[in-house]
Amino acid sequence: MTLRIRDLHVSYGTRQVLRGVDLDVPDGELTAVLGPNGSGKSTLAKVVARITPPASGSVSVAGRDVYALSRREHASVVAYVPQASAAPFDLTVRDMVMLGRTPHIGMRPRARDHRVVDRELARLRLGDLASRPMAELSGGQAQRVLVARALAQEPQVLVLDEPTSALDLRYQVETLEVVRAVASDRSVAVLVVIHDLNHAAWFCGHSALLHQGRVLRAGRPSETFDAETLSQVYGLEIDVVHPAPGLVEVRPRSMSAARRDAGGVLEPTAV
Ligand SMILES: Nc1ncnc2c1ncn2[C@@H]1O[C@H](COP(=O)(O)OP(=O)(O)OP(=O)(O)O)[C@@H](O)[C@H]1O
Repeated sequence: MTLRIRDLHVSYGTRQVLRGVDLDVPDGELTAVLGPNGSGKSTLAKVVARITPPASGSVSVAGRDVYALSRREHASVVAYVPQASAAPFDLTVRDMVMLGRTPHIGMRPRARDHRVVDRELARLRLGDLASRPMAELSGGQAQRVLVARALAQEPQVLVLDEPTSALDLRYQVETLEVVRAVASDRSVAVLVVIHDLNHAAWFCGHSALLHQGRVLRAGRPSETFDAETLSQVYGLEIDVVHPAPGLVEVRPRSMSAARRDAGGVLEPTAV
């Protein structure tokens, strides 16, 4: 178990946001952090990334307390992709991805650092943009650069806060597939904050549903997603269906009704 979170409490002033979160994030696959707006998902990600220190509790990677690591050690162990970030806009895409190598670089980048950067640029389909300034990128392109930078860091733990929120459907799928492949190939523990429950079910081997500052349900999405719990937590009638063994699909009930009425086929609507 690479990343272990125990009895985590976090407050902003007098507002308690996390009240005893326990979570194991296994390596080799993705663990989705789920929950409605304001439930503390980003806060949890920021605690692991050492941006928001907890009031109490522990976060450890392979048995080592992340808050006891030096800044450089932490950066070589944990990579973090924030929900939104102000990039240093005078950098090119390539320079930005090279920043991920910082914890590994001595005086200057070596041949291996350049190879890693090339590999991640290619993996995120950013090769053609490599010499473009960050300032010229679209929101989705910039988001893929941040993922590439985090992968170039070659961490043991990858923390992604809504990494596909600005991506079109193709890049959402491709990016999550890339992250899943890296997790599996390099035994990385991945904690991913994600809103799309179906993407969580599809790409993530594990999930944790945050509610009232705690993990209400944790486990395989196909085993832990249930209509009653999700409906209560999200405040919306939700159906959970199992199209095949091991698969799960989540639909807001109004959408399920629309699909039933349309015989399961969505027809184009004339305007
Ligand atoms: N820096 C801060 N100062 C004060 N309160 C904060 C701060 N950051 C977050 N909060 C509050 O903590 C709670 C949890 O916020 P957080 O961003 O962790 O939720 P979230 O689940 O990631 O939400 P979303 O799905 O909207 O991104 C919210 O009530 C939010 O207003």
